Amino acid sequence: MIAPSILSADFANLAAEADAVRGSDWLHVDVMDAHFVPNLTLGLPVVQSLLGATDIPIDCHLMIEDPARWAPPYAEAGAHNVTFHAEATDDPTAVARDIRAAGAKAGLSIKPGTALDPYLDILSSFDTLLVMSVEPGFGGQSFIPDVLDKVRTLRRRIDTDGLRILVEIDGGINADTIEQAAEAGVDCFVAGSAVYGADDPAGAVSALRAQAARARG
Ligand SMILES: O=C(CO)[C@@H](O)[C@H](O)COP(=O)(O)O
Ligand SMILES: [Fe+2]
Repeated sequence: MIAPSILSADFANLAAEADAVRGSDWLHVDVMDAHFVPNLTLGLPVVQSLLGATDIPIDCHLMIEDPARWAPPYAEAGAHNVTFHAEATDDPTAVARDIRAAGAKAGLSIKPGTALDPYLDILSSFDTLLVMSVEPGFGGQSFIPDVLDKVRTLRRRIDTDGLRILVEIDGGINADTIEQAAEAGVDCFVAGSAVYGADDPAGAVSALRAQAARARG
């Protein structure tokens, strides 16, 4: 699955930018609050408008403080996935329960320096585990290959225990990096600059998907 990140799109033309990646599996929306990360992007009103402007399922990546308070409204609005950061809460399973109760899939995200181990025994509380492959906050950064060890561990645990959870990777995914991520066991690839920086964004999505599928085998 490929999820273009609109962080690299033209924010004045979001409906057209969503249309430019029709055929994508999810549309990834980076919500940043200038507290959890040193950048500010958009919030619930823009997500509500986007939901009315596209049929592509919206994948919200909340890089915000206090997800217990702010995450459920994105689910109530109709987002397909609502993913929050493990580093932003002491009770990730409670946040996930509220997101699911509000009608969305629940995702947990971990920064490159955050260990996976504390979360391995609570994976069933989530529908998606998003492994960050750059420091959250900005698009266009270089992929950090060390995080693939966490992807491999996650893949093994999911397959061994028969869990129904998708592994998503976010940051620096492009034609040079997607194959190693696919081989490690990623299911869903977020790509911002590699898609919206291309002359043909929808073509870039198809090419990345085909490349990942070949590498996954
Ligand atoms: O969450 C983030 C950044 O914090 C990402 O979703 C980026 O938007 C991905 O952009 P590229 O690294 O693909 O350019
Ligand atoms: Fe993201």
